[in-house]
Amino acid sequence: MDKVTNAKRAQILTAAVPYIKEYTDKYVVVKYGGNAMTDPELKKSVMQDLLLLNLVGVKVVLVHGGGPEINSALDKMQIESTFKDGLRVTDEPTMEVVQMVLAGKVNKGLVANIVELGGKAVGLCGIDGNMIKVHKKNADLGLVGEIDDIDTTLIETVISQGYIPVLSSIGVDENGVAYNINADTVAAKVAGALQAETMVAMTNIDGVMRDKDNPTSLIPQLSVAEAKQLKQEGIIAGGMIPKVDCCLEAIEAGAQKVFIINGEIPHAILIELLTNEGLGTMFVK
Ligand SMILES: Nc1ncnc2c1ncn2[C@@H]1O[C@H](COP(=O)(O)OP(=O)(O)O)[C@@H](O)[C@H]1O
Ligand SMILES: CC(=O)N[C@@H](CCC(=O)OP(=O)(O)O)C(=O)O
Repeated sequence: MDKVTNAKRAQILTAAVPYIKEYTDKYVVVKYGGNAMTDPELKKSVMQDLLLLNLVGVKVVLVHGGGPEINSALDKMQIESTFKDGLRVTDEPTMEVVQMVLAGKVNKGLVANIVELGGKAVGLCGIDGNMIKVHKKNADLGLVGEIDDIDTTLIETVISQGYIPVLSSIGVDENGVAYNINADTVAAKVAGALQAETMVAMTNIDGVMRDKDNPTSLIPQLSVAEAKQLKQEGIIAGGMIPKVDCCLEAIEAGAQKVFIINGEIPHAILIELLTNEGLGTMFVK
């Protein structure tokens, strides 16, 4: 591979300046989770990219998932994982594990990655500061929360001190009971509450495809109306439905652009936000 010369580096950085300006002082909510988060080296590289965005003045908020990690912890404890419409049926023992894994292992692991890279990060879940208030979504799902309100005070405060807030998708009801929430949903609601410029959902597929098994069928841009049409046609299916719904929710809440990108592509978020090479699917009004 060609050696990157200083001249080439300068050229790359100069080309990024107008894009950096577009996001400086704006909230960018990043959802990171699922299978894109299982490789430790890739995870560090994503944290490095987020730190870079934070250092150039972008108000980065990281919302993480951890479905595969929860599954493996439940397996070890011989607790069965059950899903309905993509949501984990969460009884009390399952909720204990969800909280241990998300707010403990995964959250502190991501914070440690950023700290190791020389950055500042604070790990929070929706219980902290009574940030994500929920009620029970429905009796069949157990302790799965429907979000009523997000108080962004804590997020804004830590960002004003230079920290990257790292949020786990756990909420709390009026009795102090903890609830499990899908991380894409939390990202979209946080983006809405912060009036974020952008939300980026990092997953392990390139974006929305016309044919999900054909990588050349990626759809680079979708309006809200076009996305709704593709859902009706059944082209957007399975796990992509709730993800696209969250993207549309963020757009309808005021985000200018929302992206689904493949977090397994090295530096995908920098390429998507700071260059003119679109990688994934961009949603616009
Ligand atoms: N039109 C489509 N384009 C891309 N992926 C699709 C489409 N329809 C269904 N899918 C499926 O949705 C999956 C993404 O959702 P999911 O696995 O739940 O993501 P994550 O684990 O990152 O939250 C893809 O791996 C793919 O199998
Ligand atoms: C209610 C519900 O399903 N919560 C999710 C929360 C984690 C998540 O969303 O993780 P990914 O983004 O990695 O899928 C769960 O228990 O798996």
